[in-house]
Amino acid sequence: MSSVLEHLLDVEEHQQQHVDFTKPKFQIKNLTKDSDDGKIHILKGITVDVPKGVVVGIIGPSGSGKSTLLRALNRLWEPPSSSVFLDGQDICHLDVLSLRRKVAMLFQLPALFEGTVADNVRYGPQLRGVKLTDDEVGKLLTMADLDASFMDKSGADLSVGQAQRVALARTLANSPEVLLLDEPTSALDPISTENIEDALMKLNKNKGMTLIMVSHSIKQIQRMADVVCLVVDGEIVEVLKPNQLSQAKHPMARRFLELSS
Ligand SMILES: Nc1ncnc2c1ncn2[C@@H]1O[C@H](COP(=O)(O)OP(=O)(O)OP(=O)(O)O)[C@@H](O)[C@H]1O
Repeated sequence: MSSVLEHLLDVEEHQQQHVDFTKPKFQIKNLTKDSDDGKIHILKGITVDVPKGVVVGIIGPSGSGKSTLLRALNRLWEPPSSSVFLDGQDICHLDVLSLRRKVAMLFQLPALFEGTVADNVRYGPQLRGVKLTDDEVGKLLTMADLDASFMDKSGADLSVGQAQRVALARTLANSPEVLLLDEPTSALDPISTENIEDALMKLNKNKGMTLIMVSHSIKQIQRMADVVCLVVDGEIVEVLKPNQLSQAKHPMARRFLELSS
């Protein structure tokens, strides 16, 4: 099934928010994956265009292929060639490290490196021979909704919510254009969840960052997403506006939504 997102978006509203309808940020064409033993069809021909600057929510039952789909977009899983295009270029032909700087991933649990918060934030640029100043580190922490005074704290002394915001600041230090979010708040309390959601929405609204987010929280998807892809058994079975989820037609999607809300 080919999934078109544009018709669900309010063009006027989104043009003011950096959404570019003229060319997709990502084009996914017939993305297919079998398990290593060939017994399970994990992804069955996922086809969708993602405009620049939108927030796409991905929801669906456990094991339906959501994480696999996300991981294909920055080659944490290597997709077949000619199935994922970033700004019109086949991602299989891009340098993998520069791809991952442009298309960064935030995971469920933050894994900080040993050292201070500043060490963590400086890590990516340092690999490219760039040393961030304290001022720059502070600005990145602020963008991740964390006070700049956290800079000198040891990563080991932080709460999970604070560590997740440091992980976000570390990711932002590479100036990504797209953030892939794999249940980024599922390990966090409601206040930390709100902090991360606020930071992500500011990045989307103010900087036009494209967000593609897997979440098991329907409420979170409704707070954040412009458009929602329902994934069932390796396929996008429906795309809906967040306020239309109750109108899903696919029986498994309906059952999932009923049990989740
Ligand atoms: N390398 C692999 N080899 C075999 N099976 C795999 C592999 N990777 C994933 N799978 C299987 O593919 C299916 C989809 O996995 P995936 O993690 O993408 O699902 P998900 O929708 O993200 O699930 P959850 O919501 O539980 O995180 C699962 O049945 C998983 O066990």
